[in-house]
Amino acid sequence: MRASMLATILKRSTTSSFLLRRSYHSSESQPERKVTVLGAAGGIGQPLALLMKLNPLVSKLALYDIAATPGVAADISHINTRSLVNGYMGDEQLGEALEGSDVVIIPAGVPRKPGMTRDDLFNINAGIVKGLCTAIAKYCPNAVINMISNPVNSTVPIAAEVFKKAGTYDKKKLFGVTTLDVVRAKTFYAGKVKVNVADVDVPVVGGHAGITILPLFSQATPKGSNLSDEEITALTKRTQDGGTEVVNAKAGKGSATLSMAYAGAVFADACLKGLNGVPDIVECSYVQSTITDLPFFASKVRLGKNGVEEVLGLGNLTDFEKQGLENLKSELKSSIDKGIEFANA
Ligand SMILES: NC(=O)c1ccc[n+]([C@@H]2O[C@H](COP(=O)([O-])OP(=O)(O)OC[C@H]3O[C@@H](n4cnc5c(N)ncnc54)[C@H](O)[C@@H]3O)[C@@H](O)[C@H]2O)c1
Ligand SMILES: O=C(O)C[C@H](O)C(=O)O
Repeated sequence: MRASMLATILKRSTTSSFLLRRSYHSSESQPERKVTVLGAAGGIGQPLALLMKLNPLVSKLALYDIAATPGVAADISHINTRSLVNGYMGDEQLGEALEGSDVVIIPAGVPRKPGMTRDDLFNINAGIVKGLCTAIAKYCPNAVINMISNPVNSTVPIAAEVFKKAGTYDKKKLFGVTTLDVVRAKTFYAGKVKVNVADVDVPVVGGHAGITILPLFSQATPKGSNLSDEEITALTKRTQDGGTEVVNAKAGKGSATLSMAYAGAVFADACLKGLNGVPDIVECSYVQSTITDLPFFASKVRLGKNGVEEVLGLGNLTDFEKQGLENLKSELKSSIDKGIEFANA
């Protein structure tokens, strides 16, 4: 696809603003920023690496995987945009991939197949995340972490524990990426109430699995046609089951990759803007939080030069949303506890 055609398609979305700059070859002076993608040869990793290569805020792009990275890096490196691309493969090159990174994006790990829950990925992905975070603590302890690997509800607490043990934990710099839930909620809402999807905002709070995903459609903007209780229930369920919808449609060939790459690129762009001091950058993310009695919780957060600048509250909830919040707490708590226990075993 030609770059001009891609730009035309992406111009329809306000959230892809990083792709809308005058050109991908921006000569505007921007700070040097290194972004590392761990799992860069995978289903998410490859399109995410492409989108990060199109982001003029990135000056160095390090692509790391345990397999096939040289080919992916060589391919992407030919795109005539700002960042210099390097590929790294295998344990011995992980340190170099991470050194000096400002933002580390982690889509490394196995995806679901039909019939599996995200928690069924724990046994494999928990170890992968623990290993990668141990290396992050050593080679780029100040980096902002964007955790994509599932189960996010547990992998973020695992990362926190690894960093605490290493003495490098900064609660402001650890993010579980829940942007895909927001992307889905916006799409489904816009389709239902017949408003321009590019204008839509819908907060999604809680966590990133089943009922722990809680879209707050009462706070969705702009208001379109009135939604009945049944319609809100259906929109909520479709958002909660969005990942499973894709897993089933792919019928054993993995889970969401392209929409996730888009969501991951949007969130990483927001983190970079925050680091660069752009004001009022707000996204939903799963972070260390005190807005409920759970130690990690997804809500709107304001991003700044040090990562999380402010964890924003939940706003007014309807009775339906209050019930959803109560219903998700025990599952989210046990996923958090499972992650903490694993990391400390
Ligand atoms: N947060 C979200 O919203 C969200 C959305 C979609 C998928 N996911 C999760 O993202 C993960 C990746 O999904 P995918 O479809 O890209 O899977 P994939 O199997 O296509 O790719 C994963 C990649 O990770 C690599 N990898 C494995 N162990 C590694 C290690 N130790 N270091 C570096 N790389 C390693 C593999 O070689 C592979 O290239 C899964 O856990 C999936 O559930 C999360
Ligand atoms: O559903 C999955 O397993 C992948 C991801 O978490 C998603 O929401 O698409």
